[in-house]
Amino acid sequence: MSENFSNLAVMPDVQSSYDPRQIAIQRVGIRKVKSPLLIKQEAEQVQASVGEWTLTVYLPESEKGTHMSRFVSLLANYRQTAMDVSVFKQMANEMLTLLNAEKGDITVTFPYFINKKAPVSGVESLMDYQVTWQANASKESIEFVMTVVVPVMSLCPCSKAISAYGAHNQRSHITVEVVSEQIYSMDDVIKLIEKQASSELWGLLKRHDEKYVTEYSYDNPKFVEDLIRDVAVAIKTLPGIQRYKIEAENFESIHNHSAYAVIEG
Ligand SMILES: Nc1nc2c(ncn2[C@@H]2O[C@H](COP(=O)(O)OP(=O)(O)OP(=O)(O)O)[C@@H](O)[C@H]2O)c(=O)[nH]1
Repeated sequence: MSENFSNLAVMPDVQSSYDPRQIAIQRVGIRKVKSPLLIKQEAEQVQASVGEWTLTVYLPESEKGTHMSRFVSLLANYRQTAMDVSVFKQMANEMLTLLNAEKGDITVTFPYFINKKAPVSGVESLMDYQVTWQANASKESIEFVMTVVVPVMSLCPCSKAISAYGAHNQRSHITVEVVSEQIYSMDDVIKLIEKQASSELWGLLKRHDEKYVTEYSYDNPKFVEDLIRDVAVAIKTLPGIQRYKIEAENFESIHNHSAYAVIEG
């Protein structure tokens, strides 16, 4: 590229001009940006993932445009940094400074992997979970919101009660959004949610494990209502929890639609 960046000084900066319409914009920026992400884990381990990012700021009524290129530079600056919640909040703070903004939000959604042991054989495999971190920043404070999507199994109590043998069962997604001053371990929250299901899932199961999972889920039948209430009871035990939203979606195996429930607290 033969671009001479000194020419930038003589280029009109349209974004910085005055806007006569006098309408503020609550959020403007970039979204659906895929960028590598390093996640700091316990015991100083780092997990490599890929994030889908949204970065926005509040734009006052007098300003025509924001500085889109600066969001991308910010992302690039953090590409090699092992992220934890405090680094993520620091990134949100830096965005406000870089964009001269009063307020701004950063959201990143990424696959997070946990190494699990099968229940009988103990064979190890990875399970992936979708995690979202959101920082809602202002000059005074930063709110951190964590969302996890945990796939589990649910087995229908009605089907079990009325059938001579068997019971329909399906994969379910439990989505939990939590807001707290405290920083929760992603692994702990995911495990807490999994324990409420008819059965948790594993990436790899041998025949002994499969028998165990089949019988365990048969002994733990749950309607979508049971599932979501049990998750709510568990989530309420998290220390310092300020707000939560739980969704349970059962991808019914006897219907071509889902059973669905929401609890907010
Ligand atoms: N604000 C804004 N910029 C856009 C949009 N679409 C594309 N851009 C472009 O984003 C590019 C980068 O914008 P800036 O960050 O203001 O670029 P810059 O002026 O070179 O950089 P700074 O001096 O750091 O502000 C420009 O080429 C804009 O035209 C849009 O909808 N809004």
